[in-house]
Amino acid sequence: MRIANATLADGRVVDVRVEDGRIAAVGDLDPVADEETIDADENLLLPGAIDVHVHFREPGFEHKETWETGSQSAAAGGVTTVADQPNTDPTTTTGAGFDAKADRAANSCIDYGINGGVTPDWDPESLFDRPLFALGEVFLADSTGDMGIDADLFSAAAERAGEAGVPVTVHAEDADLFDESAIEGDLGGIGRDADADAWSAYRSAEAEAVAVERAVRVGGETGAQIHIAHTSTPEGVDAARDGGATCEVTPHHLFLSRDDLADLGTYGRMNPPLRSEERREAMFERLADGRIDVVATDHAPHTVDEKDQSLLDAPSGVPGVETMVPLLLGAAVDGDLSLETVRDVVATNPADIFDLPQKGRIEEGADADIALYDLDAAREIRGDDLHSKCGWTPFEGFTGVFPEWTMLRGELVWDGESFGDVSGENVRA
Ligand SMILES: NC(=O)N[C@@H](CC(=O)O)C(=O)O
Ligand SMILES: [Zn+2]
Ligand SMILES: [Zn+2]
Repeated sequence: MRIANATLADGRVVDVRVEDGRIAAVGDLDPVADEETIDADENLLLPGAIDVHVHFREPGFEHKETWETGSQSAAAGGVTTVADQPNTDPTTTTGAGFDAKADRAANSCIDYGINGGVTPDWDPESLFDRPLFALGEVFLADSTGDMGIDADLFSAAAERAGEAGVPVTVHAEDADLFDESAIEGDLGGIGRDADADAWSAYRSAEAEAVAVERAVRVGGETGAQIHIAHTSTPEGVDAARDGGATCEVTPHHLFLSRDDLADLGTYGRMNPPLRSEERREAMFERLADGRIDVVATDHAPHTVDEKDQSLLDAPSGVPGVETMVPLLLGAAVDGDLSLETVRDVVATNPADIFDLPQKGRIEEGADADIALYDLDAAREIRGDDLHSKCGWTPFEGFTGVFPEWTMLRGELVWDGESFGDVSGENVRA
């Protein structure tokens, strides 16, 4: 197959030949006999995005998401590889837990990695025997699933991962610095009427910076490769960089702030929480100038019924895997980001950090994981149009550029209207 007249993120207009699931050539390519040609019409061709932080909820919470619905949502958003987090039921903290998830992940229509988690009753022996994508997210404070661990266990786990050469991804918040007084008293009504700003005051910005500092210190002591998950503050990003760690930022911390919580209520409750508009702008600045390595979604679907509770009863987390690339491209169209930055933070950098040399690039020899975007076709994001089982988005009404189609290893997994019969594979297996 030849994809003709595709514009790459760097502005070059090229032809791309796909053979046996791989990119066979990039350049000015003459058609060969009987070759199928797709005319890209000078639209933007990006490497399939690698979302290193999703919660596809299966096994255990299939009412929120499954590997089938989560992976379809990803494909419809230009994502062709995901890494799934361990707070499922059973947790992915033992070899058996890993195997139970691997069984379900076989239903994924895109490629995937499976992370191993850490709890006091984990079984590192059997867990490290499995092909882990990373150890993580290691919860330094409780979040959905209550998997927070203490400092000693974190150090021991990092040591173990360092020996195994497995990267460690860290949920960096320090519960000792949470402000309990912020969630006492009147917290408003249910769902959108809840006072979710109290959640942001409770899980303070300082709690993140201190936890990031501890995580990078432990990385230095143990030799483990540390990657900070969902960094929500400029202080957290700077501390990660200064300490030699990589970091990721979510779309919600780039496009939403505490100012949005009056509308979102519990639909804007997540960990770490939304921050001030000033901090959001500082995050966007770090994204635009290359100080943020990765954008990853922390896709954490919960149902509308679950969110329609009081602030303290509603679970933390928002969906995002389908809207990540669309939102970033929307920002690029507005002139706020370069297309090369978008490509780097969603594809090339995660491939480099997590050692996926076959992914994240449009180059000869790479997997033909690619998506085509018409930058003139930005449209309104609507929860009803998305494919996650949860059926809502915190980005309702925002503008995004969705893929015309998405290909996994040379096969159309999303043609803009429907999903192909494509099977994802474990990228570490
Ligand atoms: N981010 C969240 O608020 N929730 C995540 C867990 C997590 O990533 O901390 C979830 O699994 O729901
Ligand atoms: Zn987390
Ligand atoms: Zn998470």
